[in-house]
Amino acid sequence: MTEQTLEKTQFKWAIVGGGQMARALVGGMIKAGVVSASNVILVVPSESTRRWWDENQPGVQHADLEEAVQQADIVMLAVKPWVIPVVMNQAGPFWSGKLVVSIAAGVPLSKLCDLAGHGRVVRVMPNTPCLVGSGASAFCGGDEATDEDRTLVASALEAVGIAAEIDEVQMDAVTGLSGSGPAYIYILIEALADGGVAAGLPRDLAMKLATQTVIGAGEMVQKSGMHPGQLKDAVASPGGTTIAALQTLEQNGVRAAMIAAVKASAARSKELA
Ligand SMILES: NC(=O)C1=CN([C@@H]2O[C@H](COP(=O)(O)OP(=O)(O)OC[C@H]3O[C@@H](n4cnc5c(N)ncnc54)[C@H](OP(=O)(O)O)[C@@H]3O)[C@@H](O)[C@H]2O)C=CC1
Ligand SMILES: O=C(O)[C@@H]1CCC=N1
Repeated sequence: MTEQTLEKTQFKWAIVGGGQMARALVGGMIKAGVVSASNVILVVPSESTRRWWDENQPGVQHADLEEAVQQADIVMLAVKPWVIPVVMNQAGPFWSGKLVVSIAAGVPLSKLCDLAGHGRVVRVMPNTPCLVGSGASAFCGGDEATDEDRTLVASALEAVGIAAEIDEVQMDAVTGLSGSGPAYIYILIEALADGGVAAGLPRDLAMKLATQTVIGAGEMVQKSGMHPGQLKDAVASPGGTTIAALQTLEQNGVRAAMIAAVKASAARSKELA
């Protein structure tokens, strides 16, 4: 572990909300050594969620909101977008001096800064593969977020995947693509496996092949530097099986469906603002 990482592990992070995304992001950060479980102070209302954290991330602390915000250096808001004003108003006097990191979809920096009473805020759109170190995140900083704050958030996100600093106007599009995107790919994997079963494969083998095919294709795009269209052409032999399948996909509007899905999620993100 580098000296810089060691320093980072000394920050106290309050995590407000302990649901799916907090489990993935904070779980990934703990696994990567960006933060130690004992420096995580969790704020969640339900006993069942507290128990989940104790069982899966032993060592995390629990506190009520005001106490957690006061003790923390960095406060990550991982509640639903409409709960953001509730918690930020509730801890009203304690935001001063804290780096606030929000992962809520649709909630703009202007609103977050307004609620915090300062501009030392970073808005992040992560995704759940952060849990396994393969996240795709984007972030943008408020007007009082320092270079050090941005670097700290970027390196926390980079420890669990890739991270890009963007202009806030791009945040809805990022939400539509990589924020919501894992769900599109999960139904694709499920559907591929269903296809395999329909064609006669046992379910577990079909699922294994479908999953590895998606991972392998993604890695090919990432590592070959080739355009996906070129890689697609290399699979489709003239008069062969793949081109027959591709024709069916085009007839069923798969490309249009994917584009529409990303746009629908981005539009919903804009609406949440
Ligand atoms: N899920 C995803 O893939 C992604 C989600 N996000 C964003 O992350 C945020 C959280 O989403 P997600 O994790 O999916 O949602 P979940 O519903 O899984 O988690 C929400 C959490 O908020 C907690 N909570 C509710 N009210 C309060 C409160 N007043 N004080 C403290 N905690 C509270 C809940 O507690 P309890 O468990 O006790 O009920 C729960 O742990 C959202 O803003 C979403 O837009 C961003 C990117 C991807
Ligand atoms: O569905 C949602 O609203 C959240 C934001 C991006 C992914 N999940």
